[in-house]
Formats: sequence, C-alpha cells, structure tokens
Amino acid sequence: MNKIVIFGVGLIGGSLAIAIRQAHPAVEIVGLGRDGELLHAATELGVIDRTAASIAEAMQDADLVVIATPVAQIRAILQAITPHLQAHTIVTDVGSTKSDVLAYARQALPADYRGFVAGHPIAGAEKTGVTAARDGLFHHKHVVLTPDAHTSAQALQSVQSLWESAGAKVVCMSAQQHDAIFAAVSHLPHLLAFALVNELASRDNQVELFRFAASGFRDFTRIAGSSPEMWRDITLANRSALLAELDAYQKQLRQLQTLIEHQDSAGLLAMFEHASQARNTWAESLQSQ
Ligand SMILES: NC(=O)c1ccc[n+]([C@@H]2O[C@H](COP(=O)([O-])OP(=O)(O)OC[C@H]3O[C@@H](n4cnc5c(N)ncnc54)[C@H](O)[C@@H]3O)[C@@H](O)[C@H]2O)c1
Ligand SMILES: O=C(O)C(=O)C[C@]1(C(=O)O)C=C[C@@H](O)C=C1
Repeated sequence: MNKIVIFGVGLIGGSLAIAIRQAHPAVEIVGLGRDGELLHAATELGVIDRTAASIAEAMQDADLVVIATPVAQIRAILQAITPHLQAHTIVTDVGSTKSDVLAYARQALPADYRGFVAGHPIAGAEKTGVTAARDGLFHHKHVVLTPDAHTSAQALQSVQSLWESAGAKVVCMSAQQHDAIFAAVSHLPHLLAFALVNELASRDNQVELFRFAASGFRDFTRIAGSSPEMWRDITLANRSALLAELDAYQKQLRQLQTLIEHQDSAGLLAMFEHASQARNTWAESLQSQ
C-alpha cells in the first residue's frame, strides 16, 4: 500500500493513522474532514501527512479509504467518493453499527464493486477528536469485520492485515449479529449512563449530588461524557435492537422494584450474586486475553 485516505481524523481515525504510520512508515496518509482547524491540528501533530484540496484529488491513486466519521455521515461520504473510485481502491469504515453502513454501501457503490469491507474496532474512549488519538489504542483489542456476499476475499484480507498490523485481533460475523451483540454490551450501557446523569443533572439539588458522587458513580457514568453526536447516530441506526434491549432492562428494573417492595432478602441476594459472579468471571477472562 502507498496511499491511505482517512475521512474523519478524530479519536479512532487518528489512532488508526498513528498505528499505520508505525507499521507502514512509507505509506502516505491523507486526511479529510469537515473542520479545517482540526485537520490542521492533525497535520501539525504528525498524525496525517497532509489534507487534500478536493475529494477527487484525495482519491487519486488511493489504495485504501477509511471512513471514521459518526455513522450518519457515511452514506454521503460513500456517495461523494463513488465517482472517483478506482477499481483497485479498497474502502472500509470503523462505525459502531454495521447493518446501516452495509445498506448505505449497497445503495451508493457501483453494483460490481467488491472492495467494501465494513468494520468496527472494539476499542475507544469517552474522549473525542484528534488530540485524544493515541498509539496502541487497538493493541490486543477485537476488530469485528462484517463481510457480505459483495465483499471480495482479497479486500477482506487487506483490511484484516491492516488491523492486525495495528495489533488487533480480527473476528468476522454478520452485520445483524454484530448489531445485536453491541446493542447489548455497548449501546445499552451508554444509554443507561446518559439517562442516569441526565436525571440527576435535572434535579434542583444537582450541585449537592455531584459534590458527593464518588468512584461508583464515576465508574458507572464515565461513558456519559462521550460524543453526543456519535451516540445519537448509533442509537438511531441500531434502534430496533436497542428497543429490545431497553425492554429487557426495564424488566430487570421491575423485578428489582418488586423484590424491594416485598423486602425479599433472598431474592435480592440471588440477583446480586448472579450478577456479581458473571461480572467477576468476565473481568478475569480479560486478564487471560
Ligand atoms: N469513540 C469510540 O469509543 C469508538 C470506538 C469504535 C468505533 N467508533 C466509531 O468511530 C467513528 C468515529 O468516532 P470517534 O470517536 O473517532 O469520533 P471523533 O468525534 O473523535 O472523530 C470523528 C471525526 O469525524 C469528522 N467528521 C464528522 N463528519 C464528517 C464528514 N461528513 N466528513 C469528514 N469528516 C467528518 C469530525 O470532524 C471528527 O474529526 C464513529 O462512527 C464511531 O461510532 C467510536
Ligand atoms: O471505552 C469507551 O469509552 C467506549 O465506549 C468504547 C466502546 C465500548 O462501548 O466499549 C464504545 C463504542 C464503540 O463502538 C466501541 C467501544
């Protein structure tokens, strides 16, 4: 590979650029974005080599295009690059939802184009922008790729190799399976954190509440500091899976409420023991990965 174009040089696009620079120092990295000042900062920091005067110029002889913007931007970017797409150019994305992105790709890209590989690195933070980008973000982390019948084996292999060179472990699954899994373990927890903080921050005594909030509150709500735009887009894109997850969670809350109302000591203990054991087993499994 000689030239990589990244749309959206923020936390994820910037961290991938840093990883690519380390693994493939000779590759030219061209960044595009909607905010000139941020792109200037990305160039000054040495995260990208340069920006481009136009999409046409950026796409000229590009080997790989990475779309690392909020997911609602991806359709328009695919439409904008399509007239400039060369046969050998591979296109991938890093969006947190995959069924919507695959549908956009089918609508926007030429019917005979087989170089689109939908992807999602399972690594990140509540911080946004290129100043939050960092070396090693993807080390030992999963990257999920969701190839479909239109994806060529060669494009899939190229994107897999790129992520492996960034230190990640690649797993393939369907977009539908991906969206169901991440609705449960990523998207729902973000909504719960936003909802809790929103509720407390709407109270008259919020100053007092936040004054005494400590590490339990910090751990539960860290992700409520995440990008509102990114999470609006994810929530709307994965709405049917998320509505099912919200139903299941509300059922748990209703169960909890009944146990408390009935002062059901054994029931509460059983529920907390089940959750505590599952959480500790999961945390231990992370150490052996
Ligand atoms: N933050 C995470 O933890 C995380 C983890 C994995 C995947 N993702 C996904 O990665 C993507 C980027 O997230 P991030 O955390 O890097 O966000 P970010 O806000 O740090 O970066 C997004 C960048 O995209 C730019 N941008 C927005 N619209 C654009 C457009 N139309 N054209 C070009 N550039 C545009 C923004 O200016 C910004 O620089 C999202 O799709 C998100 O769902 C995020
Ligand atoms: O660590 C965090 O702050 C994250 O929210 C990262 C996280 C996650 O839920 O685990 C968030 C969204 C991404 O799509 C992938 C990873």
